[in-house]
Amino acid sequence: MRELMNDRFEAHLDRHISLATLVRDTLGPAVTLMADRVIATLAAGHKIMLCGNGGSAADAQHIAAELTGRYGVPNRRALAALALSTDSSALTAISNDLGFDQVFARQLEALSQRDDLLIAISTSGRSPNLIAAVERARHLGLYTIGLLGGDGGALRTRVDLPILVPSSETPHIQELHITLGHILCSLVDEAFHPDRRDSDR
Ligand SMILES: O=C(CO)[C@@H](O)[C@H](O)[C@H](O)[C@H](O)COP(=O)(O)O
Ligand SMILES: [Zn+2]
Repeated sequence: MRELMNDRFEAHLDRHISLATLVRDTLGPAVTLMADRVIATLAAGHKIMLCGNGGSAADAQHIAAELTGRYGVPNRRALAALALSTDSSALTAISNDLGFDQVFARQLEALSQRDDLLIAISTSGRSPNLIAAVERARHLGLYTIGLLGGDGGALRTRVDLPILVPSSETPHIQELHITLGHILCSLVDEAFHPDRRDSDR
């Protein structure tokens, strides 16, 4: 058991380190674009909406909480962000009445405004409820970013800005997604630091 544990432990972390290195070497420009868009959206008084399934639902609410609450800077102002995967009444009612595919699209229709921004998080890029959400978001005038993995699936060509973690392993893609989420929150914190002026953003 102990040997198996050691193998799993080292093998998992070795794969994580290789993927993190690849991400560091290739995704900087795309993450900069994402941060610029998110900061400009918030600075203009619009909001960030996030959605995903399973572990990516957890990532969506994790990132939203760090924007409304805080990431690192203790005294920056609150920032408008909302995860669409947290309201169990909305999730069950919409799934039951309209179908699970509509669970995020319907909330976007109810809650978003033109020029808000949607971050859709999917390791496969193939989840039908995320494809429907992105299509509805674009129709409603939102800018769309996909935090994706593998070949990006159908979402790759449907979002305005695809960010692809180059792996086909769901858990490892998720580990890098939340790392990119933390980097995003740190750049947003910096942009909204109380010592910075609005004109600097
Ligand atoms: O967290 C994990 C696996 O690590 C799972 O809960 C995973 O998120 C679920 O299977 C999701 O339904 C996968 O959806 P997606 O990433 O393909 O859009
Ligand atoms: Zn997971």
